[in-house]
Amino acid sequence: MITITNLQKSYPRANSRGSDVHALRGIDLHVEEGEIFGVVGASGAGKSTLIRCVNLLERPTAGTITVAGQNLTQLSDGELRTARQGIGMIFQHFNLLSSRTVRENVQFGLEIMGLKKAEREARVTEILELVGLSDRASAYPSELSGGQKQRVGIARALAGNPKVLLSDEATSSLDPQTTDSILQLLKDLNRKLGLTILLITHEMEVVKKICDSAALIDDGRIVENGTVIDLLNTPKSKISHALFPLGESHGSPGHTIVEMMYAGELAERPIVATLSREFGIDVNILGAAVENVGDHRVGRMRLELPGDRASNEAPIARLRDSGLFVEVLDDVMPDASSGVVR
Ligand SMILES: Nc1ncnc2c1ncn2[C@@H]1O[C@H](COP(=O)(O)OP(=O)(O)OP(=O)(O)O)[C@@H](O)[C@H]1O
Repeated sequence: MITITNLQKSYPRANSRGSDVHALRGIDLHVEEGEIFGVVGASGAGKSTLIRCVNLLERPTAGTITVAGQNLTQLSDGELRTARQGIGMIFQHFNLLSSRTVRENVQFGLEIMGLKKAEREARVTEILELVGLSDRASAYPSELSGGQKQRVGIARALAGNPKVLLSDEATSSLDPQTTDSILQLLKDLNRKLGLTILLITHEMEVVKKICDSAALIDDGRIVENGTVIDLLNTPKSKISHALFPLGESHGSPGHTIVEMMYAGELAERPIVATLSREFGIDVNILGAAVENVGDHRVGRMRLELPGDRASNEAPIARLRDSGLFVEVLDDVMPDASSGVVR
């Protein structure tokens, strides 16, 4: 649904001295139709620039953006305006018109699209129902809670029936409970409407709760990218570590440290007890976490096995044979969450 190729964006320095700021240094990204794709990264990594380039709110310096088969970078201004009707966007601070009611805010874009009054009325009624705001149609933004304001933002973004929704830190100014309800709404809309969602966030909870795929951006480059389940099955993935912070725990000399990820029914099995019994070894658990990620129950565990790596080949093979993704660590990675989120 979205293909980004070699996307580059540079800004001139404010004082016009020194080299340009290279916010994006050649981004390649592919978002499948119907998926929720999250881009995470530390402050200043280039997230906002990236999402603003997708609908060309920000003109890329180089590269192409294709949405629903259309290369946006080659369109005339008029063609781009039409193409943007297929791409909704929601914002951290909602960007509602304070002098218009909820209904009028949602209707605004439909007026610009040239829909007749009766069609607009019908569409707004339908979309307010979809986001759970039918009873607040006549309220003004100042009379709404943060979560309700974001529901209006979502309704406005979806009024024109877009295929794609871009979300720029949409839950970052909401409390945890309200965040959950907005994430649930986005997931429902994704399922009900087949809506493709590309979001940027600094909250790993967002990735954990609703994303099918994720990418990590660092200094204008994508450094990790994949489905969330594949990333979780890559023990050295920074995203995986940030989703499952096990903390720093160093093993003792003469021991082997292994880290493993497991999903589904494997999460329920007594892995450590079985290993100890079968091989007659004392297995030390250095860290463990079991969580729900999207629709999956997944776990991550760091174990210390007595003896060097060569003497642990058999237990490690046994873990792998039982379907676990196992990585033998040279040294324990520091908790990577600080490199992922601000
Ligand atoms: N309009 C601009 N003019 C000059 N430099 C800019 C502009 N917008 C962004 N930058 C620079 O580009 C880089 C990437 O910024 P961007 O806002 O995309 O990062 P971010 O990951 O969204 O950060 P945050 O999470 O703090 O919002 C930063 O170095 C930033 O200072």
